[in-house]
Amino acid sequence: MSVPILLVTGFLGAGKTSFVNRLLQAEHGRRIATIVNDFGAINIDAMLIGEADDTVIGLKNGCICCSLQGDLLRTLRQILGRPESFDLIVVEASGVADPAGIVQALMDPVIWQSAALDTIVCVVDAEDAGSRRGDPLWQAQLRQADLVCLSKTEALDAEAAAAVRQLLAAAGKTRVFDAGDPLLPLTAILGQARSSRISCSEPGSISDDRFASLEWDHPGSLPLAGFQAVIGRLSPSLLRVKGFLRLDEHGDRTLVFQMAGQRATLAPAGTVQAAGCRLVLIGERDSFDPAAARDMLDAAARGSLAP
Ligand SMILES: Nc1nc2c(ncn2[C@@H]2O[C@H](COP(=O)(O)OP(=O)(O)OP(=O)(O)O)[C@@H](O)[C@H]2O)c(=O)[nH]1
Repeated sequence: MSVPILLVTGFLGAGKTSFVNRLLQAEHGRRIATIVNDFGAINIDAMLIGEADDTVIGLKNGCICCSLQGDLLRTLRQILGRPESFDLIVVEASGVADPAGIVQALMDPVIWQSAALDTIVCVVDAEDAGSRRGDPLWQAQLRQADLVCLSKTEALDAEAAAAVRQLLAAAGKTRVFDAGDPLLPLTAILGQARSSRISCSEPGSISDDRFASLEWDHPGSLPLAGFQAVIGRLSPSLLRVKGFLRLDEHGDRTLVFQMAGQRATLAPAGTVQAAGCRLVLIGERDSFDPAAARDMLDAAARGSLAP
């Protein structure tokens, strides 16, 4: 019998990993294998999800919609070749992925017999939807979705929430659920594919060349004020920052730093222990300069960031 694949897509920082984590932790009695793609060279999402499940495989340093299509198929073959059987395979795309390229890869006739794409969920950041609506990648991700999962709805008033739903409806998306809905059963998510899936198998038209990323590894800690100063200076050119931090002020505790849209958070890393700092910073290639960002972070770590 063929194992269903649930593909989770959505823009950088939309809330895909949070959605997948909730899915893995819910009581549905299914054995789930998860493939997580991070655009950067550090598989932070797999580490964050790895806390919850030991059947998580990370694909990093590229995008499964284009440069890593072959790795995606190889990983699926590995999962299907394991002695234990799975009831579901969840594939979390990177935030820069055009789902059309992933659908095309999954149409591989041999894989399809054993693991067939079931449903595509696009996670949409409700706070960000209005400003992101003209973005061709955001539109491509939405277009391919069978279901939309709205994240970050809790701070929206009724009028703003209605405006987001209207925007989605105008894009033909009426099957919309709230990411935080604790009652949403997996059975309501699966089996939602449009009958026209086959027509979506054209190659993806959006390339990840548009984005540049920096992977910053630092063996020690750095001062909070220096780190805040760097993030503050770079923030106009950044779309996403995530990773593990050690701060001088927090001794040997590992912290998770997340920046998506206008929000930045710093929280304890749970069971993940990083020896130093491991950060991924992503921005548009024409405005984000990874080399300059690296110099600034190095200077902050040395305590010599220019004022
Ligand atoms: N307030 C709020 N924050 C959320 C929600 N969903 C996700 N976040 C936060 O948004 C940030 C990004 O969430 P992720 O789940 O890592 O987003 P992602 O789409 O996997 O990110 P990339 O894989 O880097 O593209 C994190 O700080 C999350 O805690 C939500 O529903 N409400």
